[in-house]
Amino acid sequence: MSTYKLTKESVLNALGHVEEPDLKRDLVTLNMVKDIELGIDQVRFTVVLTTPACPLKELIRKRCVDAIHTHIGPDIEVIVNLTADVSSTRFNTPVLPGVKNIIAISSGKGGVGKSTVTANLAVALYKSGAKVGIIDADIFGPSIPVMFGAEELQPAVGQVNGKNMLQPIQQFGIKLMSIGFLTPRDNAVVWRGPMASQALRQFFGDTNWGELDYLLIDLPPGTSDIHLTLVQTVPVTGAVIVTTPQKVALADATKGLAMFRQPQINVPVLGVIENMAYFTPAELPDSKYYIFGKGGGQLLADKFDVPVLGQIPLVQSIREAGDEGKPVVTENDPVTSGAFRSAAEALAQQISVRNATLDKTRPVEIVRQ
Ligand SMILES: Nc1ncnc2c1ncn2[C@@H]1O[C@H](COP(=O)(O)OP(=O)(O)OP(=O)(O)O)[C@@H](O)[C@H]1O
Repeated sequence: MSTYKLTKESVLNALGHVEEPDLKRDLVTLNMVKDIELGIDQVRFTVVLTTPACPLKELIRKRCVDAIHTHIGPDIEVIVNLTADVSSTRFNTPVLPGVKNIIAISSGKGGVGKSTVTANLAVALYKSGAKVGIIDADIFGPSIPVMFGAEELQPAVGQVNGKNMLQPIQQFGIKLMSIGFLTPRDNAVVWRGPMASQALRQFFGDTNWGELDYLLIDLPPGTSDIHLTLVQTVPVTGAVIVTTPQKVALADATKGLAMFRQPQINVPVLGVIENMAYFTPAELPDSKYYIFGKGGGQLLADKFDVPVLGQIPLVQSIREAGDEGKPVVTENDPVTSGAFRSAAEALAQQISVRNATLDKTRPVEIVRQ
């Protein structure tokens, strides 16, 4: 015979004791508990997370079960259904109306693997259940078409509300747009700065992105007009800095990160991803050789008080996969996919925290002196 009282109120009361570990408030206050159904000695409910890539899913599920057992009764069968509705605090602009979060992926210098990281983060987020797109804003050296095996593809043009719009290319579940899809291959297109900025604006305004949880922007290395065009055209949720561990790379990454922090730009920096953090040979998957030095990404992160979102090993298969046009995360190798998946989860987590704690993002107004 049960002695507890199993009602919707007692369930909500119990779940009011479960804190969302990142957002530091309880699930009921955060309005994350839905569809409570009661049976005999059984309760079933849905917890709506702020991202499907939440790394704390299982912890939250366990805390829900424990709370019901502690506050109502130890013998109740608890069935927790976890779903996600990705959070957004975007200022409503006519550009990209269906895109919840716009994430700038930036690096201080070229060749640190920014495009590789962007491509693999995107696929990892998609595999978690999110709707994801990439804009290749590296107008002067686009590499996204190669990395997604899409060099031969060209975007279709379709009518949306009477306006001609480019249809993004879709590969491995990711919507893509790049200047590489629009200019002839092997043709050296020489762009003036304003032309490049105009091309980027078209990727935002004249492309039919539809609904996306995360739109990743693969920026050119360093700081440029393209960065300014980005922050002026759309409200950027946050920026990620990709660096390698060497001192020379870190010096440039510091400048790149500081740019987002400038008062007139003021884009939240979500964290640092250290690429090529260590070398792992294929035949020794448990070995780590810190050939570019150790802890550089952490130093940068500490300096700006932001988290390290991930450390990606230098692995031959990552380069091969990029060249073959199939991001390595599409394979299920534990070393490479695991590193990108945990970086993607940490990024999604930081976006959720940012959306819960900081003001809405607006496009930046930069006054030229
Ligand atoms: N972790 C890694 N392990 C092995 N190879 C990698 C790794 N990350 C990137 N690479 C390789 O390094 C090269 C440069 O990477 P990528 O094009 O992503 O850099 P980038 O920073 O976007 O460069 P840029 O912006 O200058 O075009 C590519 O050949 C890529 O496959």
